[in-house]
Amino acid sequence: MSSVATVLPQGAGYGVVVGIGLFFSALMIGISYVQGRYTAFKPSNSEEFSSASRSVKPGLIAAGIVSAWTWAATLLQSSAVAYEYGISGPWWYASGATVQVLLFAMLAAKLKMNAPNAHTWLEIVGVRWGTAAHLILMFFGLATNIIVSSMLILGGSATVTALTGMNTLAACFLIPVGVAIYVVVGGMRSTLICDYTHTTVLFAIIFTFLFTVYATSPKIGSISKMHELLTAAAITNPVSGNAGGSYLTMRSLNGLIFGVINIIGNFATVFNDQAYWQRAIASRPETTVKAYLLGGIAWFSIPFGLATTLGLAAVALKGDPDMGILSPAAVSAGLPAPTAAAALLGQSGAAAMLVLLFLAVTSATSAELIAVSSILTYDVYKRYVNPLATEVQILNMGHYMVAFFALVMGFCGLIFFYIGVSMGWLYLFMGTFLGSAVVPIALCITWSKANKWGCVTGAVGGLVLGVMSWLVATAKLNDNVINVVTSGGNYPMLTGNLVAIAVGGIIAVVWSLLAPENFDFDITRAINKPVLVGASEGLEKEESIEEKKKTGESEHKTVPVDEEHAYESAHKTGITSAAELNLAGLKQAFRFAAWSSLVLTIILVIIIPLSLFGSSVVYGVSGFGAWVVIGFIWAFLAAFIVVLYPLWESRAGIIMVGKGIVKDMFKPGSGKYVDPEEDAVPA
Ligand SMILES: NC(N)=O
Repeated sequence: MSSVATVLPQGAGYGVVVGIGLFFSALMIGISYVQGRYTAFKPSNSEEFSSASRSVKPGLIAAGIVSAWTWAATLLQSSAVAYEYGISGPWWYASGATVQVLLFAMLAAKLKMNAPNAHTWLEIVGVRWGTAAHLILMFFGLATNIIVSSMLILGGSATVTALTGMNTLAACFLIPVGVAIYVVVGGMRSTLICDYTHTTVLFAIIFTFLFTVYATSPKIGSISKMHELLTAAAITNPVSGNAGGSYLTMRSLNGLIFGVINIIGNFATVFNDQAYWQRAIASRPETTVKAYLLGGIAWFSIPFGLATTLGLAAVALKGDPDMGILSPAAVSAGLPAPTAAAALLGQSGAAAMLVLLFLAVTSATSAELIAVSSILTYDVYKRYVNPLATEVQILNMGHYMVAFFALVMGFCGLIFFYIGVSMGWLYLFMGTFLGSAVVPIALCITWSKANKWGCVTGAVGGLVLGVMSWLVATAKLNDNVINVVTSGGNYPMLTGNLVAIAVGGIIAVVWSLLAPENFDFDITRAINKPVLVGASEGLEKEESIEEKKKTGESEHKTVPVDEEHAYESAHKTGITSAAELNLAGLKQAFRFAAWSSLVLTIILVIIIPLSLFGSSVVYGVSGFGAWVVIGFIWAFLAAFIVVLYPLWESRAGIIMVGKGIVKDMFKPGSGKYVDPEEDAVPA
């Protein structure tokens, strides 16, 4: 696939894949033990396993979002588009995949308003629209998980193989299996804590590359040297469609086309993916919006900073004796970044890249595993196989499904590898296959007038027409030759992506306007809602909801009425009580999410890139310097948000656990968490 020489021994590949997997499994066991012993949250509770008792603070949720959204592609494909299109590639990659996370803040607020106790977004679809819509949209949800997971495995295994010579087949299976072990042990909360540690190390390595390339490397080492090398590279290899053939301009036609494909594809992989809904579900209701806005802003810096560093370095170092030659297939597999890292820092650069990539892949894999496990547990097993499943059965099923999907991930990665489909190809294709469901899903959860058949027809029709238009465009542009190479071109992919999302959206919206439903979201608010024993008003409301809702999907848990202890009850049952749910506050949060995410979206994908595209400027040293400095500042801001802020917000919990451990050290058993209510009841 590539002529990149393996810089590290095979043992390093196995060491990282197996060693780090085992290290995090051990860490997870430790965290779960500490959590169970010193806090109110017990990992043996099914709500805690899948939704962290809906109690996680915004900094940790933001770190979890960054971690789930940092794929192999975030590091590799962003650098590949920098390598191909110059500075516009990192901008389009970063902005074109940030805006969805920002906009998702609105959906997260609506989820908390309309179905605060759902486990999955599909539960809402099932309760609102019944079995047919549930199964059809589940197809899109699971297809998203499979495509994202395959990209993770393909990107991870391609890099491990390129850098160490490790067997690709072994990498395809060892990566997800190692992660599955620690997800099963820890569940959602420990996964978020692990995400936090991953993200911290990830930023440390990204800063190492930033400073190496722009400050210390003897090969580049400064902004002006990078500028000089990129200018020289454009003379020998001008970029087709770029102003002056330069790498130093936002006027890049192919960069712009990639930008549009990127925006559409990433809408699909955020809105259709349970992993992002799951973080909203795990979040405290009052801080969900904040978490998504912070997560999106922080995430931007990862692809932007790394691709502006390693992707451009791969161009600048072309012809350097340490720089491997990159074939088109190697670029599609995402290898410019690892190749540049090895050229800049030799074995330590390759090792740092390997660890960076492995951490990104494992944390995103953990998000996918727990997401699919939740869908298979709640939307397949509980809904269709065993509606009366006990707590233990649900928890066990959650564990089995994590292991099952780890194997599915390995097989999918392997199948795509053998048929020659790379991570880069899948990245461009994801919007064509998944984009049609974006608007229907968003409408189902947010809009009472959304029409069931309009949304279902939009999703299916958009898929069919998206795939057909993509194939027709491929045939027309390539003398009727349709294969992996021709179908992966920018124009066919752009056609398929645009048709899929537009057809899905237009059918769903127009049909809903012509035949609006008048759905009462009290019905979805009743999903998994606690029955307030002794509260007659609450019971009456509950009964009226039951009358409205004829399908019987909702289940009810009984908790005592005591609004003062609502939060503690939530900790024990993992459900959000009415006392905790401040609808007025959530409406205000939704309004804030709407205007702030829309303003940021317009700035990031319209005002900045299109005005720079229109100006056709090729940057001089100072302009390029400003661009790079913005990347540095953004990366520092991001590290503050996802590394320091979670520690600060959790200081009380960390002190509580610390005190428990110290007490245990002096008097074994005395530091254990004691439930205040149990404590009050005489034995
Ligand atoms: N998560 C992405 N699109 O890198």
